[in-house]
Amino acid sequence: MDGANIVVLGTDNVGKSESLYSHTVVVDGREQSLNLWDAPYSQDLSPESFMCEKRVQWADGFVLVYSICDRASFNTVTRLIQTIKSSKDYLGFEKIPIVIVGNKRDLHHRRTVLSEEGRLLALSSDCQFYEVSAAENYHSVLMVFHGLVDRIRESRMSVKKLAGIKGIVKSMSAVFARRRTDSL
Ligand SMILES: Nc1nc2c(ncn2[C@@H]2O[C@H](COP(=O)(O)OP(=O)(O)OP(=O)(O)O)[C@@H](O)[C@H]2O)c(=O)[nH]1
Repeated sequence: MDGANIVVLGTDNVGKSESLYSHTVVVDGREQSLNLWDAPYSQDLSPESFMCEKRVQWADGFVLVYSICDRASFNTVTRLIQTIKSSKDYLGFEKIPIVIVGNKRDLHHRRTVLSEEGRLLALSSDCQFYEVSAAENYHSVLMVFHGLVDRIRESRMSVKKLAGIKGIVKSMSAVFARRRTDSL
């Protein structure tokens, strides 16, 4: 895999910038350059307007960040997943590479979103989930990137497989069509 484009989304103040300004990760001994786009949050989440945005078409994967102390930011992530999944461009993909990140884990005394809620959301929407403390623990942020890179790799492989199957179907139909005309 040669690099990936990643869009980071979440409401204000959840810790997006704190967590996500690393530009390379090493996967299987190879350095992968990640292009991160941490765009300002837009209130308009209607699928039509959101999905036309350049950043969504550009993305190979998404990191959706909320703060465990901010219920509204968690609700936004839930809506973002639905919006991303309803994007036409992604129909046919087996899995959209999305990682959900519950940040500010160190502030557990102010927690309003349970870990189970994040885990359940990830399970029901087929995404990956991490709880991290971006400000305190850089290693946890690296885990997020590794998880996402794995997902992007899987997704690219399934697209290739799909293209391969389509190619086989196409050549078989051509052979059968030829036979049909031969026997006329
Ligand atoms: N305690 C704690 N604070 C954090 C953590 N991550 C980020 N913060 C703090 O939260 C505040 C917001 O962090 P940012 O990274 O600027 O948040 P953002 O999501 O980029 O915010 P916008 O730029 O408004 O979109 C800053 O004061 C950070 O220091 C964390 O894991 N724990």
